[in-house]
Amino acid sequence: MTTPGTPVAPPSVTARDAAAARLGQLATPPGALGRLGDLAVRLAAMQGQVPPAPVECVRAVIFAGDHGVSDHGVSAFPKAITPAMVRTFLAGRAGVSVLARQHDVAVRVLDLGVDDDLEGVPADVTAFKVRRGSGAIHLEDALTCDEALRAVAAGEAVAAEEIAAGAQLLVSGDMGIGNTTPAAALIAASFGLPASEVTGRGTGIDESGLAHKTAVVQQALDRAGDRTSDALETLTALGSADLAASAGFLAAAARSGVPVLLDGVISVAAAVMADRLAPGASAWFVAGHRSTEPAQSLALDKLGLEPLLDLGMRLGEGSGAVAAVPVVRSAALLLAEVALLSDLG
Ligand SMILES: Cc1cc2ncn([C@H]3O[C@H](COP(=O)(O)O)[C@@H](O)[C@H]3O)c2cc1C
Ligand SMILES: O=C(O)c1cccnc1
Repeated sequence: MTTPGTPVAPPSVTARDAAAARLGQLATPPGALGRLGDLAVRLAAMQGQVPPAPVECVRAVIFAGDHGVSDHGVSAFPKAITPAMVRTFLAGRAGVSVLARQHDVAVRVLDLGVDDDLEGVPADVTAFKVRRGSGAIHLEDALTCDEALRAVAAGEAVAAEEIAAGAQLLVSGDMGIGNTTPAAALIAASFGLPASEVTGRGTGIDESGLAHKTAVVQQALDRAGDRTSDALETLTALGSADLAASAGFLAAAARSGVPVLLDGVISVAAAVMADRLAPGASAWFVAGHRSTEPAQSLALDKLGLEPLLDLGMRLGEGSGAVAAVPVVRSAALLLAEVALLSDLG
């Protein structure tokens, strides 16, 4: 594993400036492409080339895992849904599968910590498994230190594989009943926020469920105490195998100079942890959409990222990010293909 804390090289300033200059010369009124123009400039900076190349190869990885807190009344659904959904991704029938087919995005699902042996699924799906279910974070650590390191390293290895397969843009997705609880806790711990500001309804818990979930998140934060000043300790105490792997995946993508499209609260919690493991990583992240989870919006603000879409989605799986893929592709093509004012004669 790369030493935590090693800073990430930023996208190219030269390409960014040249892309901004080209945007200003397009045969459009100044600023008429709005945030598509800003996105195109960021893409060019990340690719280090002007005009930017078309974003053809997009690859999503869904990190699946269970969470001990799911036995403690924090979700509207039972944890048996997690392995069932892993099989649904493999069958190409989940929400993200439909969007990914539509937008030509490759989807890979990996079991990092599902509390099930997933008998009969292809061996490569479970190849990176760290454990069956992560600890209930309000009562115990999610992981041992060794498991946290192994999970982060797994995510880094997966990013390297996806990049070797030609990914020009990566997406991190999630599957795991209860995972909005550790995601909220990681965001709260990273920004010093109370549970009351970060806790959301996840799959759709009612008012009393929300009050209980908020108390669970606060208990987890209190239990972790000042260990949260260290990124790996934070993942060990409050994360999970799947969240730690996602963080490693995102940090490695940034270190390799490959942009990532973020999804909802779980993907964004992993992005926050990636930026702590690899300071500056967030310069390589684009926010795909705004989820209804309060922690996601809070964290995007702190990372300085404005979501491309705001459709009221709260599915996870990488679905909001995959829905935003056409917007990213459009931005790159516009900056590459629109005539210049000087061509108009
Ligand atoms: C059928 C089904 C499919 C899903 N796909 C993603 N999630 C999402 O909801 C869960 C998180 O919400 P909470 O923390 O409230 O449990 C995760 O599994 C997440 O991936 C799903 C949830 C369900 C029920
Ligand atoms: O923000 C998300 O991605 C999300 C919200 C609720 C449940 N699962 C995921």
